Amino acid sequence: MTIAIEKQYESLTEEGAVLYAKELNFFPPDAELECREIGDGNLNYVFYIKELSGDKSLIIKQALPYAKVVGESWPLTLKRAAIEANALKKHAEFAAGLVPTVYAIDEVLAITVMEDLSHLKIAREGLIELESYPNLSKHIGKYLAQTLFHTSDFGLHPFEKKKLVSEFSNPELCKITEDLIFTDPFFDKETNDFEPLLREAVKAIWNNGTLKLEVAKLKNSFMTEAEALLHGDLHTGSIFASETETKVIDPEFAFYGPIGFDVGLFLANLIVQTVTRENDKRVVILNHIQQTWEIFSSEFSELWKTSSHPFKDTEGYKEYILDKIFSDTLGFAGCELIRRTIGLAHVKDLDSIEDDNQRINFKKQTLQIGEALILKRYEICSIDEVFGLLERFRK
Ligand SMILES: Nc1ncnc2c1ncn2[C@@H]1O[C@H](COP(=O)(O)OP(=O)(O)O)[C@@H](O)[C@H]1O
Ligand SMILES: CSC[C@H]1O[C@H](OP(=O)(O)O)[C@H](O)[C@@H]1O
Repeated sequence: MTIAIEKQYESLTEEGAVLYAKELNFFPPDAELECREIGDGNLNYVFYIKELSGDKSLIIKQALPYAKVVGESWPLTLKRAAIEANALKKHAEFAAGLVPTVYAIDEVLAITVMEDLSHLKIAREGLIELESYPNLSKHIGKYLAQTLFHTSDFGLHPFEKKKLVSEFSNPELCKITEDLIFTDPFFDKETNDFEPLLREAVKAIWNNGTLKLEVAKLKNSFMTEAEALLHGDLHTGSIFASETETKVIDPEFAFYGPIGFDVGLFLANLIVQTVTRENDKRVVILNHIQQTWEIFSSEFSELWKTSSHPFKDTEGYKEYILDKIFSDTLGFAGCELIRRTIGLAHVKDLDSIEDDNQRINFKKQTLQIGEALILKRYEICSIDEVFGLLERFRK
């Protein structure tokens, strides 16, 4: 009689991660390995593994059956690990060099083994330290255009696209976004987290029916418009960068949603930097905002020429689509700004400012800018007009 022993999920320790790495045949068989758990995100373990006498290294990322930031009281599907790994692979087909290489996927242990990017820095950290990333917006504009066009109905046969829509169904992670970005910050919910000095500003948001109606419309777009395979959480903490390289990590929130969501989240996180920086250090960020949209829209327009979509040459259709993406982008950016200021998951750019007056002033600005972007998203027609809006709220 043979007894089949099924492999079962267990969370790795650093020792376990080393044993796992040895099985991969990635390192020489006799290599001594060092391992550190370096995860600083809200959800997962990330193990860095390197040979002691040699240069080879890799990353083992493991999903936990709950959200790390809250604990076991917030259970969360392990399937997100495979979604993330498969999204990295799918996006690599169109944006090669802008995402880490996936070496292996283990669905039972919810593990992704991938390229180590430790020679780069998380863009949020670097931007806070005023480091210069001259290629950041060029690369992200390209990443956005390539991944979003090629997974949309403009880049795919409808059968192929709908197959991907079902493969990347990600309801639990979408629910987090639906709650934390589109719902909780606009109501008196216990997940919210804000400083007492912001209470009046926050109450004004909760009582603003016009704003809530527009947020409800944006939430509806997020939940119903399966336009392209999104990264789903494209903030500057999900981007590794150097002067020459850019790599997008962490697409565990990937799903089919509205294109403007990815563009909007990235721009919102740059807008936070325009708020916290002094005048002479802001220009570079404004240029990144301009360049992201310019590269995204021009590369998307170039790709449009290759489309087999029956209405591709119908006058005004491409412009209609790009205008829709632009207004969606502004609205989603507004929601991201508000949730990063008063919701559950904050950003270091704002929270690390020690001076109380300055920090509160900046947070009031991100709330005002967020609200204006949501309400005026159909009136604003260019990035220059976005800059006008940023100036209006600058104190
Ligand atoms: N491929 C990688 N190479 C090097 N470090 C990485 C890599 N992926 C993640 N990390 C490190 O782990 C941290 C958390 O990773 P992330 O994917 O954002 O996790 P989470 O899903 O928990 O947010 C990153 O901020 C980074 O420091
Ligand atoms: C409880 S999840 C909160 C927040 O965390 C995610 O970000 P990350 O995985 O990059 O830390 C995502 O933005 C969620 O909204």
